[in-house]
Amino acid sequence: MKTIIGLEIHVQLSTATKLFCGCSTDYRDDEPNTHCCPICLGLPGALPRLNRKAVEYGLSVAKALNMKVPEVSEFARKNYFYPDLPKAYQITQYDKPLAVEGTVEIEDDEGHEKIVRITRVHLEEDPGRLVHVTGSSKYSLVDYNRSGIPLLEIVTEPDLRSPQEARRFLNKLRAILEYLGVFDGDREGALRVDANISLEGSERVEVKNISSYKGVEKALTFEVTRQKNLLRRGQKVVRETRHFMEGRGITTSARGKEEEYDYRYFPEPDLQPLRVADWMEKIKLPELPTARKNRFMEQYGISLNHARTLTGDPKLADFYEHVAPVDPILSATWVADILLGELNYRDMSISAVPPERFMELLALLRSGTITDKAGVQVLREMLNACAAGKPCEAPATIVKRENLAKAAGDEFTAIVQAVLAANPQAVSDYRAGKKGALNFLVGQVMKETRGRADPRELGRIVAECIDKSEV
Ligand SMILES: Nc1ncnc2c1ncn2[C@@H]1O[C@H](COP(=O)(O)OP(=O)(O)OP(=O)(O)O)[C@@H](O)[C@H]1O
Ligand SMILES: [Mg+2]
Ligand SMILES: [Mg+2]
Repeated sequence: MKTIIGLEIHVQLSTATKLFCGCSTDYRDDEPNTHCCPICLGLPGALPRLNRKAVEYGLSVAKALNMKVPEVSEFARKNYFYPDLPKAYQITQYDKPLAVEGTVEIEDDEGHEKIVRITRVHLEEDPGRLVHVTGSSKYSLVDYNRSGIPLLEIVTEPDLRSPQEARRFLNKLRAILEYLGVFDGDREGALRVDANISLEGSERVEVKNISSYKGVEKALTFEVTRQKNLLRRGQKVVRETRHFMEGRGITTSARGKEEEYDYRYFPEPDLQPLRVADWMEKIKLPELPTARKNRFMEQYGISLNHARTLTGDPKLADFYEHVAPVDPILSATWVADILLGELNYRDMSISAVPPERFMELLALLRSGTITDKAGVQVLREMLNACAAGKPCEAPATIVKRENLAKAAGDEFTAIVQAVLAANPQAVSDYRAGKKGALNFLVGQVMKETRGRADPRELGRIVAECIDKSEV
C-alpha cells in the first residue's frame, strides 16, 4: 500500500529584528514579555512595518529551491481569536505567496536521486507562546517574546513515500537553510512541522506542530502503523488533525472545531504589495549543498558517501576544507567516519573541535607515527578534554604521555622475540605450515603492544622474525 506524505514546514528566519517591528529576536535566555512593543503585542492603532531582511531571506530560500516568483506578492489577514494573538488576526500570505513551484533533490529509500516538489513558500508572523500551568489551579500564561518572529512556511507536494524519506528531506532542507544563513538550527523550535499522511485511497491525517526531525519520522511511523491497522480491521481512516506526544511517540486525535474554522482571509490593508519579481533578480546565492558535494568529489577525489556526509552541514564542510590539506582522503575518512561518530556519542558540535589540533592528529596518522587504533584513543582524549571545557591538548603530547607511538625498532623486536619465546608450540606449528599459528602470534604481539603495532605490517614482520631466528 503506497504511503503518501506532504509536509508544511515553519522556519524561524534568523533576522535580528521581528517581522513588523524593531524588537530583537534574540530572546531565548530572557524573561517573558521583555521583547515586545505595541506592534508585536497587537495593540489597537499600531501599524506594521515590513522587515526587508525577512523578505530577502524568503526570496533567497525561494531561489535555492528553484521556485517561480510572481510579479506581485501580498500579505493577508488570517482571522482567529486566541490568546496567542491579541489583535485576533495573523498577518500571513494567502493567495499571493512569495513564490511557487520549486524542487528539492533527495535520495529515495533505494538511494536514487529523487525530486520533491515544493508547492509554495510564504512569510508570516509567529504568534505568542502559551505556557499551560497545571496543578491545583489550572491556568495558562502567555509570552509575547516570540510574537512577530518572522516565519517562512514551506509547503511540499505529497511526494514523500516513507517516514525515512521525510526525515531525509528535512535534513536536506535544513542544510540548504543553513548554507543560506537564514536559519539557526541550534535554536529550539526554529523549525516546526505539520506532517500530512495518508495511505493510497484513504483520507489524510495532519499531525500538527512537531518540533524535531526525529519527531517527524516517529510521528509518521506511528501513523503508518495506526492507519494500516485500521484498514486491516475493516475500519476507515477519518480525515482529522492529530497531535504528536513526543515523550510517548504516539499521536492523538485533536478533534476540534479548528478544522472547520473559517479564517475569513482578506488582503492586509496596512502593508503594500511587494514587487518580488524585480527583487528576486538581485538575490545572490552562496554555493549550496549539492554543488559543494560535487565539488568535493572532484577537487578532493573523495567518495560520494563521504562528500554527502561532509556537506550535510556547512560547519562540518568548512571544517573538512580546513583540515583537508593534510591529506584529502585520509581527512575525509577521519572526519566523516570517525570524528562524527565520536561527536555524536558525546553530543558535541563540530565547532568545539580546534581544526589545528585535528590536523596534527592527521599528520601523526599520515606519517605512520601512530596506528589507526591509537589515533582513535588520542582523538577520544582530545574530545573528552574539549567536552569538559578544558583546552585541547596537542595530540603529540597525548601520544607521549600515554605511550601510544607505534612500537618500532629495538623495543618492537624485543616484544616480538619475547612472544616467540613464550609460544614455542605456535612457532613450530607455523614452521610446519599451519597458517593459523601466525595469526595467533600476531594477536599476542598486538596484545603486548596494546594496539601500538600496525596490524597490516605485523604478519610480515612476525614471519620474518621466525625465519631469522634459528633455522
Ligand atoms: N492525500 C494526501 N496524503 C498526504 N498528504 C497530502 C495529501 N494531499 C495533500 N497532502 C499534503 O497536505 C498538505 C496540504 O496543505 P494545505 O495547506 O494545502 O491544506 P491544509 O492542510 O488543509 O491547510 P492548512 O494546514 O494550511 O490550514 C501539503 O503538504 C500536501 O502535500
Ligand atoms: Mg500557516
Ligand atoms: Mg495543513
